[in-house]
Amino acid sequence: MEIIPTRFPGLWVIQPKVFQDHRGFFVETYNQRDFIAHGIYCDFVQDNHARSEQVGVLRGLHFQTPPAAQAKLVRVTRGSVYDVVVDVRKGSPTYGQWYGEKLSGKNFKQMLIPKGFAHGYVTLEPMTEFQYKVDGFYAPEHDGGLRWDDPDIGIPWPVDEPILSEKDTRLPLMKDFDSPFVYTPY
Ligand SMILES: Cc1cn([C@H]2C[C@H](O)[C@@H](COP(=O)(O)OP(=O)(O)O[C@H]3O[C@@H](C)C(=O)[C@@H](O)[C@H]3O)O2)c(=O)[nH]c1=O
Repeated sequence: MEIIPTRFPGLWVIQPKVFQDHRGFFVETYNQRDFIAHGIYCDFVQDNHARSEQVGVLRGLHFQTPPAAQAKLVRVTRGSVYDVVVDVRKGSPTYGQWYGEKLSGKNFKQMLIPKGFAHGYVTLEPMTEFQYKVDGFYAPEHDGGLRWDDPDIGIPWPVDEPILSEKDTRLPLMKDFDSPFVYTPY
Protein backbone atom coordinates (compact mmCIF):
# COMPACT_ATOMS: atom_id res chain seq x y z
CA MET A 1 0.00 0.00 0.00
CA GLU A 2 1.09 3.53 -0.72
CA ILE A 3 1.01 5.86 2.27
CA ILE A 4 1.14 9.37 0.91
CA PRO A 5 1.75 12.45 3.06
CA THR A 6 -0.30 15.61 2.55
CA ARG A 7 0.74 19.18 3.33
CA PHE A 8 -1.24 18.79 6.58
CA PRO A 9 1.06 17.34 9.26
CA GLY A 10 -0.36 13.99 10.39
CA LEU A 11 -2.92 13.65 7.57
CA TRP A 12 -2.21 10.83 5.10
CA VAL A 13 -3.84 9.46 1.96
CA ILE A 14 -3.64 5.69 1.66
CA GLN A 15 -3.76 3.92 -1.69
CA PRO A 16 -3.94 0.16 -1.12
CA LYS A 17 -2.69 -2.30 -3.73
CA VAL A 18 -5.62 -4.03 -5.39
CA PHE A 19 -5.18 -7.54 -6.77
CA GLN A 20 -7.74 -8.17 -9.52
CA ASP A 21 -8.37 -11.55 -11.07
CA HIS A 22 -11.18 -13.49 -12.73
CA ARG A 23 -12.89 -13.95 -9.32
CA GLY A 24 -12.89 -10.31 -8.34
CA PHE A 25 -10.34 -8.52 -6.17
CA PHE A 26 -8.29 -8.79 -2.99
CA VAL A 27 -7.05 -5.82 -1.01
CA GLU A 28 -5.37 -5.28 2.35
CA THR A 29 -7.41 -2.45 3.85
CA TYR A 30 -5.16 -1.93 6.89
CA ASN A 31 -1.58 -3.01 7.57
CA GLN A 32 -0.09 -1.97 10.92
CA ARG A 33 3.49 -2.71 9.82
CA ASP A 34 3.23 -0.35 6.84
CA PHE A 35 1.79 2.37 9.08
CA ILE A 36 4.58 1.98 11.65
CA ALA A 37 7.15 2.18 8.84
CA HIS A 38 5.79 5.70 8.24
CA GLY A 39 5.81 6.58 11.95
CA ILE A 40 2.03 6.21 12.24
CA TYR A 41 0.90 4.60 15.49
CA CYS A 42 -2.83 3.98 15.92
CA ASP A 43 -4.44 1.58 18.33
CA PHE A 44 -7.80 1.11 16.64
CA VAL A 45 -10.56 0.00 19.02
CA GLN A 46 -13.82 0.38 17.07
CA ASP A 47 -14.98 -0.13 13.47
CA ASN A 48 -17.93 1.88 12.14
CA HIS A 49 -20.11 1.47 9.07
CA ALA A 50 -22.65 4.01 7.78
CA ARG A 51 -24.95 3.63 4.79
CA SER A 52 -26.37 6.75 3.19
CA GLU A 53 -29.26 5.92 0.92
CA GLN A 54 -29.45 9.06 -1.17
CA VAL A 55 -27.09 11.28 -3.12
CA GLY A 56 -26.36 14.48 -1.19
CA VAL A 57 -26.38 13.08 2.34
CA LEU A 58 -23.84 15.20 4.22
CA ARG A 59 -22.50 14.05 7.61
CA GLY A 60 -20.24 16.50 9.39
CA LEU A 61 -18.18 18.28 10.29
CA HIS A 62 -17.54 16.10 13.35
CA PHE A 63 -14.94 15.31 16.01
CA GLN A 64 -14.82 14.08 19.58
CA THR A 65 -13.10 16.47 21.97
CA PRO A 66 -10.23 15.49 24.32
CA PRO A 67 -9.88 13.23 26.23
CA ALA A 68 -12.12 11.27 23.84
CA ALA A 69 -10.48 12.52 20.62
CA GLN A 70 -10.23 9.97 17.81
CA ALA A 71 -7.95 9.31 14.86
CA LYS A 72 -9.94 7.79 11.97
CA LEU A 73 -9.02 5.60 9.02
CA VAL A 74 -11.86 6.15 6.55
CA ARG A 75 -12.86 4.50 3.28
CA VAL A 76 -15.81 3.80 1.01
CA THR A 77 -16.74 0.23 0.10
CA ARG A 78 -19.65 1.01 -2.22
CA GLY A 79 -20.63 4.21 -4.03
CA SER A 80 -18.61 7.39 -3.52
CA VAL A 81 -18.23 10.48 -1.38
CA TYR A 82 -16.42 13.77 -1.32
CA ASP A 83 -14.56 13.48 1.98
CA VAL A 84 -13.32 16.61 3.75
CA VAL A 85 -11.28 17.37 6.83
CA VAL A 86 -10.55 20.68 8.56
CA ASP A 87 -7.51 21.22 10.76
CA VAL A 88 -8.67 22.60 14.12
CA ARG A 89 -5.41 22.14 16.05
CA LYS A 90 -4.41 25.41 17.65
CA GLY A 91 -0.88 26.34 16.57
CA SER A 92 -0.94 24.09 13.50
CA PRO A 93 0.65 25.55 10.35
CA THR A 94 -2.55 24.53 8.51
CA TYR A 95 -5.06 25.62 11.20
CA GLY A 96 -8.50 26.40 9.77
CA GLN A 97 -7.67 24.96 6.34
CA TRP A 98 -9.55 22.14 4.65
CA TYR A 99 -8.49 19.15 2.55
CA GLY A 100 -10.78 17.04 0.33
CA GLU A 101 -10.56 13.75 -1.54
CA LYS A 102 -13.03 11.67 -3.52
CA LEU A 103 -13.24 8.23 -1.89
CA SER A 104 -15.07 5.48 -3.70
CA GLY A 105 -15.67 1.76 -3.82
CA LYS A 106 -13.75 1.83 -7.10
CA ASN A 107 -10.65 3.86 -6.21
CA PHE A 108 -10.13 2.13 -2.78
CA LYS A 109 -8.57 5.35 -1.47
CA GLN A 110 -8.48 5.97 2.29
CA MET A 111 -7.66 8.89 4.55
CA LEU A 112 -5.89 8.61 7.88
CA ILE A 113 -7.24 11.55 9.85
CA PRO A 114 -5.37 12.39 13.04
CA LYS A 115 -6.91 13.78 16.22
CA GLY A 116 -7.65 17.49 15.94
CA PHE A 117 -9.41 17.44 12.59
CA ALA A 118 -13.11 17.97 11.95
CA HIS A 119 -14.35 15.41 9.43
CA GLY A 120 -17.31 15.21 7.08
CA TYR A 121 -18.44 13.79 3.77
CA VAL A 122 -21.20 14.09 1.22
CA THR A 123 -22.45 11.17 -0.84
CA LEU A 124 -22.12 11.30 -4.61
CA GLU A 125 -24.04 8.08 -5.30
CA PRO A 126 -27.08 6.36 -3.77
CA MET A 127 -26.53 3.51 -1.30
CA THR A 128 -23.03 4.62 -0.41
CA GLU A 129 -21.34 2.55 2.28
CA PHE A 130 -18.76 4.35 4.44
CA GLN A 131 -16.51 2.32 6.76
CA TYR A 132 -13.88 3.48 9.21
CA LYS A 133 -11.69 2.50 12.11
CA VAL A 134 -11.28 4.77 15.14
CA ASP A 135 -8.72 4.70 17.94
CA GLY A 136 -11.12 5.86 20.65
CA PHE A 137 -14.52 4.65 21.74
CA TYR A 138 -17.74 6.53 20.99
CA ALA A 139 -18.28 9.17 23.68
CA PRO A 140 -21.40 11.22 22.91
CA GLU A 141 -20.73 13.57 25.84
CA HIS A 142 -17.59 14.67 23.94
CA ASP A 143 -19.40 15.17 20.63
CA GLY A 144 -18.24 18.27 18.81
CA GLY A 145 -18.42 19.73 15.37
CA LEU A 146 -18.49 22.68 13.02
CA ARG A 147 -20.99 23.85 10.44
CA TRP A 148 -20.54 22.23 7.03
CA ASP A 149 -21.19 25.54 5.26
CA ASP A 150 -19.06 27.81 7.46
CA PRO A 151 -18.01 30.64 5.11
CA ASP A 152 -14.72 31.06 6.98
CA ILE A 153 -13.79 27.48 6.08
CA GLY A 154 -15.20 27.70 2.53
CA ILE A 155 -15.46 24.06 1.50
CA PRO A 156 -16.63 23.74 -2.14
CA TRP A 157 -19.16 20.97 -1.48
CA PRO A 158 -20.53 19.52 -4.74
CA VAL A 159 -24.15 19.93 -3.50
CA ASP A 160 -26.09 23.06 -2.54
CA GLU A 161 -28.86 21.62 -0.40
CA PRO A 162 -27.57 18.52 1.34
CA ILE A 163 -29.57 16.12 3.47
CA LEU A 164 -28.42 16.69 7.07
CA SER A 165 -29.15 15.30 10.51
CA GLU A 166 -30.96 17.68 12.83
CA LYS A 167 -27.85 17.76 15.03
CA ASP A 168 -25.65 18.89 12.13
CA THR A 169 -27.83 21.94 11.41
CA ARG A 170 -27.09 23.26 14.92
CA LEU A 171 -23.27 23.00 14.92
CA PRO A 172 -21.29 26.20 15.61
CA LEU A 173 -19.27 28.31 13.21
CA MET A 174 -15.48 28.39 13.46
CA LYS A 175 -15.54 32.02 14.63
CA ASP A 176 -17.57 31.01 17.71
CA PHE A 177 -15.45 27.95 18.43
CA ASP A 178 -12.61 27.80 20.94
CA SER A 179 -10.70 24.72 19.85
CA PRO A 180 -9.63 22.34 22.63
CA PHE A 181 -7.05 20.73 20.30
CA VAL A 182 -3.40 21.75 20.42
CA TYR A 183 -0.90 21.01 17.65
CA THR A 184 2.11 18.93 18.60
CA PRO A 185 4.73 18.78 15.82
CA TYR A 186 5.23 15.37 14.20
C1 LIG B 1 -20.49 7.87 15.70
C2 LIG B 1 -21.35 6.87 16.49
C3 LIG B 1 -22.72 6.97 16.52
N1 LIG B 1 -23.46 6.10 17.22
C4 LIG B 1 -24.92 6.23 17.21
C5 LIG B 1 -25.43 7.55 17.79
C6 LIG B 1 -26.64 7.88 16.96
O1 LIG B 1 -27.82 7.34 17.55
C7 LIG B 1 -26.39 7.18 15.63
C8 LIG B 1 -26.00 8.14 14.52
O2 LIG B 1 -24.93 8.95 14.99
P1 LIG B 1 -24.46 10.23 14.21
O3 LIG B 1 -25.63 11.01 13.73
O4 LIG B 1 -23.48 10.96 15.07
O5 LIG B 1 -23.71 9.58 12.96
P2 LIG B 1 -22.86 10.28 11.82
O6 LIG B 1 -23.47 11.61 11.48
O7 LIG B 1 -22.65 9.31 10.75
O8 LIG B 1 -21.50 10.58 12.61
C9 LIG B 1 -20.25 10.30 12.04
O9 LIG B 1 -19.98 11.29 11.06
C10 LIG B 1 -18.70 11.20 10.44
C11 LIG B 1 -18.56 12.37 9.50
C12 LIG B 1 -17.60 11.05 11.38
O10 LIG B 1 -16.49 11.57 11.21
C13 LIG B 1 -17.84 10.12 12.52
O11 LIG B 1 -16.82 10.22 13.50
C14 LIG B 1 -19.19 10.31 13.13
O12 LIG B 1 -19.22 11.56 13.83
O13 LIG B 1 -25.36 6.23 15.86
C15 LIG B 1 -22.87 5.08 17.94
O14 LIG B 1 -23.57 4.27 18.61
N2 LIG B 1 -21.51 4.94 17.91
C16 LIG B 1 -20.72 5.80 17.22
O15 LIG B 1 -19.46 5.64 17.22
